[in-house]
Amino acid sequence: MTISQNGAYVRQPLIAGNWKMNMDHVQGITLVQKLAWTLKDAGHEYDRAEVAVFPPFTDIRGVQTLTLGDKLDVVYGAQDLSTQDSGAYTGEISGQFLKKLGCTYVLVGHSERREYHNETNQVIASKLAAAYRHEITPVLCVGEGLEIRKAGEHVSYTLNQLNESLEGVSAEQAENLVVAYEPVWAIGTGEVAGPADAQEMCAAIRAALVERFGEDIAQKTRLLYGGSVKAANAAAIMRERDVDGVLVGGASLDAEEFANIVRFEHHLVTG
Ligand SMILES: O=C[C@H](O)COP(=O)(O)O
Repeated sequence: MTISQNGAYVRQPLIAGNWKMNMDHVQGITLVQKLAWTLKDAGHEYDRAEVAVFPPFTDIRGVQTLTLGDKLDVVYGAQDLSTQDSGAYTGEISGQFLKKLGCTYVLVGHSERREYHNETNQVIASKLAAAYRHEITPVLCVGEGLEIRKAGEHVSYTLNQLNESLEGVSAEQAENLVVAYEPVWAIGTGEVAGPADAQEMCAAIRAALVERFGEDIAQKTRLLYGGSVKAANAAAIMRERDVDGVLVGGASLDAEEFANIVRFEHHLVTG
């Protein structure tokens, strides 16, 4: 949601938890329940920061039932989707099914999909098209590996990933887009990119979006940082001008830790 005040764009922060291949459907319901209770006890106002979780496919129905039944403000999404809508595609999950399960978002092009499933920018472009066909907001993941970073080619590499993945996405579709910058060398390593690194890349991504879709859409698009985000480092990263949220892996599996990341503003003050 973007509120334009006196011509300035105010982007609602998005704090997203990617559970990856963790939490069965019972554990998943428990985690969401504990997260919601922790945030309620802390008086969290969801318009200050949107909260999304990305459970494994097997958990989504349970999360839907819980969030609807208890009227929780936590939204959710899937970690991937098929390029196809239906048919003889064993093991694939259609965006149509995810929409029916109430998914607000879907991760597309996560580095672990790119690496372990050989997803090219072209495949990811097709997955973006599938997300838009089913009116699910894609969270497009981009980011460089360590060798590219060491060579100082991280900006050009990441922007190439972005532009090739966005091939075929219209300006109208891009009204519903989130981009997550996740340097591969910071994922799961405990080595978080510094706030300046996150800002450098998010500013470059925003400039590329201006070029592709125009100023208005680019300024409305939320840009996330992902890679070893913890409660201890989230506030400094969120303080950066072009960083509008975080995509959290390991730390999202602990309700207290993730709730502290959601409430980064309070650490901003005390940080
Ligand atoms: O999707 C989340 C990113 O891969 C970051 O994971 P991490 O927080 O465990 O480093």
